[in-house]
Amino acid sequence: MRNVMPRTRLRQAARSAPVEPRFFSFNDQPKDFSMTGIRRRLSRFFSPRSGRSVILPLDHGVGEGMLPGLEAVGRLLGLVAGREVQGVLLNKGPARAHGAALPPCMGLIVQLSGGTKHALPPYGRTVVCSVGEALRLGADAVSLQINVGNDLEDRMLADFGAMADEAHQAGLPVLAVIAPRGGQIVNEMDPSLISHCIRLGAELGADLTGAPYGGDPASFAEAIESSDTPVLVTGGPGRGDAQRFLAAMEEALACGAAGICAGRNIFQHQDPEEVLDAIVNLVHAPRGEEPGGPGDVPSPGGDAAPDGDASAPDEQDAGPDAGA
Ligand SMILES: O=C(CO)COP(=O)(O)O
Ligand SMILES: N[C@@H](CC=O)C(=O)O
Repeated sequence: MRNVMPRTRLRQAARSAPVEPRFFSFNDQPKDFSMTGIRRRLSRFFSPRSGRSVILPLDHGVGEGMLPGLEAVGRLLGLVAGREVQGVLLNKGPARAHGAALPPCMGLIVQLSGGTKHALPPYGRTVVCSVGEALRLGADAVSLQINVGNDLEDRMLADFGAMADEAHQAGLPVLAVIAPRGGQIVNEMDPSLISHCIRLGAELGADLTGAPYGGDPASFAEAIESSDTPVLVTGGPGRGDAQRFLAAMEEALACGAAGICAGRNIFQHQDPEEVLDAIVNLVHAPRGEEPGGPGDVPSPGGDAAPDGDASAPDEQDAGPDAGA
């Protein structure tokens, strides 16, 4: 089944992307032996075949509790076996419980920050895991969530700075997942805010930045082009329409995103395997031979996300409709 993204938008995205799409091979970097550990670990998250990355984040249980679709993290981890997925993102509890059962080649990112949706305000994140514990759990990288545009932003930035420095000292790469979220933010998908998030990841020295795609190819491509840090596009709340989700992901990739780090739109779908297969196909399709559509996924009608948070954007506004 073909996607619903008008081909003209995809062409616009491709035109907005850098002329030379960046291929993320970490062998052509200048020799700096203090970076060897970080480079070796970072390269595990990029397919040598495509130079791109698929990460499955399953770290939503801290914020959301019993999120529909995320009841059995161990079972969901079975999804990555045998698929061209480069990594999973877990909180330390599931990493401890299931890390040993992960395929040996699977990159493990341990989430260092967390906060629940019941807090006042609900967008704060605090450090809940140390770099040392992540290393003991076999982490290949660590991650922190930074929500910008709120009264707790300065603390999240300070936490990121401190933890990133510590992780780098230990040779661990750092994924910054950055989203506009909080009191100062009117529209979490405002393209200029998303561009700022991408820029922020690069400025703060993240090794990977995760950010949502707001549906504006030109600004997304420009921010990616100006970022020294590879950008992974996040998925946002389960939208109940795999077609539109996949079309938006395809557009983000055409803008130069280095891969996809999407959770809810996969594990909340009634057929997570099918959506994950479609994601893998999109991300790892040979350059210049991107699939015409994102694979054969069930029609929107049979597709409702378990939590019903699925306000699909209309065709002209086919970018994700909610934050990471
Ligand atoms: O990176 C992410 C969570 O840590 C992104 O998850 P979603 O795709 O569910 O927004
Ligand atoms: N890392 C995310 C988890 C889910 O979206 C967050 O902290 O919000």
